[in-house]
Amino acid sequence: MAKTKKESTKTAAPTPESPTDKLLPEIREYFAKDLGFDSFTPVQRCTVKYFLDNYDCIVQAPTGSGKTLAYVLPFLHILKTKVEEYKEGDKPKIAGLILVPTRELVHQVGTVMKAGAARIGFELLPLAACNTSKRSQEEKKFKKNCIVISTPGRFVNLLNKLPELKTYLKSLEMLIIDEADRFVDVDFKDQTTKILESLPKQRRTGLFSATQAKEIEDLIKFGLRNPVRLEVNSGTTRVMEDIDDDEGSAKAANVAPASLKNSYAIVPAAHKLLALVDFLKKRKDKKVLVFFSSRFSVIYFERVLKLVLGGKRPILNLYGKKFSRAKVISSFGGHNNTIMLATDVAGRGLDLENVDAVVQFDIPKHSSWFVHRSGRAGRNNHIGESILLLTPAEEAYAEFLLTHEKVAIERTHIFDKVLNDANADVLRQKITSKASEEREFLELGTSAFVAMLNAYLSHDCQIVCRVKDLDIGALGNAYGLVRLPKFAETKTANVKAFKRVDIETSKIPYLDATREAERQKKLKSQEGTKKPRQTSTPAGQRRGKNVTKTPIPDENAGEDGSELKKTAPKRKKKLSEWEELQSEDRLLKKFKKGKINRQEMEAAIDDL
Ligand SMILES: Nc1ncnc2c1ncn2[C@@H]1O[C@H](COP(=O)(O)OP(=O)(O)OP(=O)(O)O)[C@@H](O)[C@H]1O
Repeated sequence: MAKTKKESTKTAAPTPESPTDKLLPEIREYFAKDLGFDSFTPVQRCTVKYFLDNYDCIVQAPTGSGKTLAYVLPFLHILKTKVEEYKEGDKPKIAGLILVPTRELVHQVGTVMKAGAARIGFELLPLAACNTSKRSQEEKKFKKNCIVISTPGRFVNLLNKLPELKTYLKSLEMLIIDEADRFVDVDFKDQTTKILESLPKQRRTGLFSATQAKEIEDLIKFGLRNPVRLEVNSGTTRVMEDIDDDEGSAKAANVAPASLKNSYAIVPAAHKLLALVDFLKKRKDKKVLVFFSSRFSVIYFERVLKLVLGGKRPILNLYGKKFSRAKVISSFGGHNNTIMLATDVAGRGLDLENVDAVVQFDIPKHSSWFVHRSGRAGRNNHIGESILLLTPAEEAYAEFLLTHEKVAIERTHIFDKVLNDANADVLRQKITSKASEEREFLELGTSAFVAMLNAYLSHDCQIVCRVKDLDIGALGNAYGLVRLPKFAETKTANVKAFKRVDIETSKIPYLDATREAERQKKLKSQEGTKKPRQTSTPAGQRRGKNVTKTPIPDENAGEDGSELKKTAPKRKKKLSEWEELQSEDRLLKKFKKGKINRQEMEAAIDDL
């Protein structure tokens, strides 16, 4: 392809005067004294140089390589040089805007920046919580010299509520979009476009991520001036001033940090849980993060693992209410052997303390998320490992990752000699016995299984991983199901291996006496009118339904802190996580049927 602009590819070499020497004393003090760091990471040196030389930067660097400070340092430096301009006039002015995809990241970036913003005399405004406050209250937050950190949803709500925000944005000097490739996904695209349209063209912009997406070009079109693409991997830095160069960007691989060992294992479907349990037991002193494709799975497997591993080792779930997630994240740091179960809410950007290992129990919805999930381990030179569990039907996924994401992962054989049918069956029986005694547990298992299949139908590599190829019967055994839920796919699917437990499921009680009494009352009222249901399928996930039509809560619903309108009735009693999840499921159905809008759904979910 013809080059229209200069392109250079360089290997970073130490220069006599490091670019970071140019940082203002306040910024250097913040770095050394407030944060306690004594040397800059390669991506930090590189971005400081190019931002200070007045470039707009599109930066790709591995997970955990220090990208947050790679934008925070030049961001604060540049704003400090303009601080006098912000003192003029009496109207609020937003000097810098940082957009991140989740509330957890708003909080995380806000924590990192706090001392730095104070040193340069700027007001830091992390817009994290969902917001129902009045216009006047919102307005008061803005000062003459403020830096805003927000999710796109929250910021768009603010733009709608406060039209004068556009005036405040007129003096915007710096825009950073962190996890930039996430912003071109359908669920963020419209919000991102709306925000970009409200910003002045004369500004410095930085787009940061560990992975790149072709569609990121759409973001680049929005007013990047003098842009440069920086790809910083262990030891090398590629600098491309020709950002339109397809060949250049195609060459870039999503390189994992050198401290991270990335692998996949092929395990028979019926042994999948056994493999996870074996992995966890052999790392009894390690901090492990396990990813599932749905929140139902997170809650179910938390209970399963507590049952199987015993009570001593802390097992946390990161499904919980948005407000309590920060607590879960901080308690994950507390013990060295904690296991945390999570969905993709924890997949991007979260700087969890010293994660030793990541297990991907289910493949991610988007293959580009693989790098972000596995990158929660092996951060900042901490040795880590990441393993993806694939069944034989999914073996081609590793090849798919290489072709589509340029991620090379090696096959590991750690489970080859340790897993067997007999042990898998012992595990299955332990779980089915529990499910045979406790209705809530039984229903959770079914819901987790249905949610997993639903997620499977919507992931982005249907070419190689299809539901029809899954050994659904064997997977049902791995989940410890008493009954296999019926849905369209099971008519043609391979379910022969499933071991049905000989028990009348309608007789399995809820342990909660009130709930059980309600169920019994309902059963009584149905007597004579219709046969009691034998199913273990909970409300909202009735038998015989096509699994594709079974709604599961959107894993990202409300993650971005969009404004919420309070419409739900006041909560009468404290709901269990499971009841909350069921209520969310019902609200999502209403939303899908158009009975409530997204904001009403999110408000009601927050009210649960
Ligand atoms: N100069 C430095 N010296 C030592 N540690 C650093 C330095 N810069 C950042 N870190 C630490 O490295 C860790 C990872 O940093 P950060 O979260 O910015 O990574 P990242 O590249 O943004 O990762 P991701 O792509 O997953 O979002 C953090 O714990 C941070 O405190």
